[in-house]
Amino acid sequence: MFRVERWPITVLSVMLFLAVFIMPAELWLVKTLVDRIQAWITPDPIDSILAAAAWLAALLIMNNIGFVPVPLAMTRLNEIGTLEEQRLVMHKTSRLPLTLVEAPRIKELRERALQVSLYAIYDTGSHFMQGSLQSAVLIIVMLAYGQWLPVVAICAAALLQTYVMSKSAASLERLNRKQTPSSRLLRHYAGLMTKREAAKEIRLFCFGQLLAARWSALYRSQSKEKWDIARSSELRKIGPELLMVLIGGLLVSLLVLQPGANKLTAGEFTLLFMVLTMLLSQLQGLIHRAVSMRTQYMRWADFRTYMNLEDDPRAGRQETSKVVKDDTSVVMDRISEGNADGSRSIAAPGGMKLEVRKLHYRYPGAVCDTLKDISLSIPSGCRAAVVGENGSGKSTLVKLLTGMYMPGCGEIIWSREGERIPAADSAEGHLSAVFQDFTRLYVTLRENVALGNLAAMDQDSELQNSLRAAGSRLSDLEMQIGSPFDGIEPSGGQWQQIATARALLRNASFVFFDEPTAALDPLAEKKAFDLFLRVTEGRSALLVTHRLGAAKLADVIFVLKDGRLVEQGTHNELIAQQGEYSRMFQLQASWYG
Ligand SMILES: Nc1ncnc2c1ncn2[C@@H]1O[C@H](COP(=O)(O)OP(=O)(O)OP(=O)(O)O)[C@@H](O)[C@H]1O
Repeated sequence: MFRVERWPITVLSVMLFLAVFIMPAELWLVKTLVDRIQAWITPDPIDSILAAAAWLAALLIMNNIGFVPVPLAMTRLNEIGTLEEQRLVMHKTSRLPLTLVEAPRIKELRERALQVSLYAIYDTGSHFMQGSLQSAVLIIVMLAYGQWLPVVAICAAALLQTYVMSKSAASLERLNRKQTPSSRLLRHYAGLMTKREAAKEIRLFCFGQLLAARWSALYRSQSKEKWDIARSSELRKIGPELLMVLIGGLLVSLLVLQPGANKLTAGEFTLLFMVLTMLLSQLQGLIHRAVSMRTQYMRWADFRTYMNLEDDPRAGRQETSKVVKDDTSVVMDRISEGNADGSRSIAAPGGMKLEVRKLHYRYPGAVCDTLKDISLSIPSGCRAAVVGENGSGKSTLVKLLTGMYMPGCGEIIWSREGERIPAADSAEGHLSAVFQDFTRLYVTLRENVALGNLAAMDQDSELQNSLRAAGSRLSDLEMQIGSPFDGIEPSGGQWQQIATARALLRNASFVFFDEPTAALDPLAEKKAFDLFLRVTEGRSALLVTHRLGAAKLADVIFVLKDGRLVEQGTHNELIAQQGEYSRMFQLQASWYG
């Protein structure tokens, strides 16, 4: 927080520190004032009494006026802290390997990391230090007047109360941790009932009530668990709290009866009385802060664990990708003239060769491999297709090849003109993809497309060429996309064309198309496959598709079944084999009559 903005922490720290000295000064002035009033005999001059009263008044005024910037600094620090902790968590999440981002355990850790309040940590910690210093001053004053017995009694009771209360706070926080998965589920139900994605089905199938009932049942069971822990914690606290109150009350009332009390001046007695009552209230504040620090520490530990997760090795290379982006914009200058249908081709940067050797992959927590012993080769400039039944592992293979997942074992080798490209360079810049579950961004059309290559953000003609090349008729780059933000709402197919334009803008050597036509009508689908042929000219590509009529266009087809590569070859070769591909093809062909 100090790095982001210095003045709020500086102001608050200085003020808190000053307050430590103001308190003993006030006590000393009160004592002096009482002593002078007691010693005053008319017609002595009253000046010394007025002077002490004036000093006391000045101190009180300073205390109130001087601390005006404190609430301002606190508000600002709260804002900075919230912003900073959320920025850190978002930034960290964007750098994590995809397998970690998808893992439920990590999602829970992230939820807890987001519960950290940097402001609360600073506020509790600094007030704890201030309270400790002030209590130390009060204790010193009491010891100076020989009041060691009350000091020992109060401190012992305070320690006991702190111990019991911090144990209760820790068990509440542990419950909070334990309930993180069910809290996520609660939010999931609430999200389903309030977001538009599920609204159609909820209304059509009338399962809103069922979701509401599930939500209520889960909520009730969570709050019962919380109530049980809170009740037993509160019961445990009663004893130490009562003890503290009794000791405090007893000491205050016995102050006058203590040995030597009659030798105290009125000022000294007032001073001791004030010190004792102030110490009692200071210690209460200190105990609550110590307990809160224990809770904060547990949350902070989760935050640190999340921030210390190992980054995706690709994340560190994102800064260096600027170079690649600059290269790309040079290549984009080579956009060729329009095609007969008005769309445009983009000059290819030359293909890359891909070789996969004995690749295995297992999802975290899964009992068996999703991909088993995959070996294949896609030569430079080759258009390949992967086909297979649902769940056969096609998308998983694409995620491994694009470097989103790390293989369990096996090798993925990229090369260009016989020269091996180090894995570190392969994904950034050289690869592009249109994913099945592409991102629907509610920003302008310009930003939506330019995310494929940020260097082209202001290059209108490049952005528009990419859109046209992707078969999109949208051209107003400033148009806001997304009805939730008062923009136009593209249809599923139009969204897919925007995602394709984004992928084309990168002008990569190897392009993945993971079911790029799933949302397109037959005419648009035909155009999309023409586009696939056109934009992949001179570069390598891998098309994942269920449409075998489209796979037919590929130079080589890979057939996956239950995570294994069971067949490979050209369309004609695979038909001749009369195997899995042939069976699927005949089935689709018979469907279309
Ligand atoms: N994040 C995940 N965690 C665990 N298992 C997963 C995950 N994603 C996919 N799987 C499993 O891996 C297997 C392959 O899934 P994948 O999405 O790769 O299949 P696919 O061939 O692309 O299917 P489809 O044609 O339906 O898109 C499936 O059994 C699926 O349940």
